[in-house]
Amino acid sequence: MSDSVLVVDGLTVYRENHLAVQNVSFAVPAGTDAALVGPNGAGKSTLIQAVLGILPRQSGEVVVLGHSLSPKGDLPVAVRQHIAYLPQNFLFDRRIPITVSELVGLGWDRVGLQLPWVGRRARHHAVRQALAQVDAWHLREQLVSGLSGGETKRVLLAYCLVRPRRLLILDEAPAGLDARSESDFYQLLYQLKKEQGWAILQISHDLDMVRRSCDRVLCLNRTLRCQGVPGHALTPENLSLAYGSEFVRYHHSC
Ligand SMILES: Nc1ncnc2c1ncn2[C@@H]1O[C@H](COP(=O)(O)OP(=O)(O)OP(=O)(O)O)[C@@H](O)[C@H]1O
Repeated sequence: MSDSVLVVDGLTVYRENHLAVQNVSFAVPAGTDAALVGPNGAGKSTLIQAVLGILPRQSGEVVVLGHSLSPKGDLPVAVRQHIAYLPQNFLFDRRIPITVSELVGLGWDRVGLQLPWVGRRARHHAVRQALAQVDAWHLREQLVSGLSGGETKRVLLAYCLVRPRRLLILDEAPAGLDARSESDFYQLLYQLKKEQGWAILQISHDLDMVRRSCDRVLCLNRTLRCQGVPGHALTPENLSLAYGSEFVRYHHSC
């Protein structure tokens, strides 16, 4: 697909000796989002970490903006800077005295040598805008160590938004957000893809949300059990292939 931001072809990944992801292929075009669904342990986090080059892959190809991920998981810096990733858990040494605006500012900085006084105003503006987008500007002077779980999520999302990106990868991003923040969060994702053409790949356990708002769904249980538009892909037969027949019986009786 020529307009695809991300193309994954025949991806196979082992966790130690365990085959976690087997021969998975899909593409995410610009201006669309794809939800990765499947039961616990299905290989969803493994898949996205291999796509990001954090975990090594056994075989298969990952192409981002036309550039292949090297066998060691490297991409050209200019391509890497177009990717934002929000992990499931943010492991952070809480003794580090860094404020919210300092953390978000790190997302704006370019990799490599730079003069500290160049672009200060643009940096400040970008940080302010990103924090305002996630309703967290009031937290700017607070230490990251003192934030609640939901506030931390919003600040990390600002870190992803602080510069224009082409690909956003989210691992259960709304977990920990309250109902209003979650709704704002999905509204923001919608704007990023529709107005700025971002491609979004997100792991989700919320099948109702996926049905309502995602362009495509990838149903994983080690291999891809189905993929397509949610209305076609999330049939009881396909869900039972991914989750087992008990799940479907329960889901339909609710
Ligand atoms: N660090 C690890 N070392 C070895 N095996 C692992 C490791 N992390 C995960 N696994 C195994 O890899 C498989 C896939 O795990 P993964 O975390 O990718 O699943 P998931 O679909 O993201 O699950 P969940 O929905 O629970 O987050 C599981 O069998 C899991 O036990």
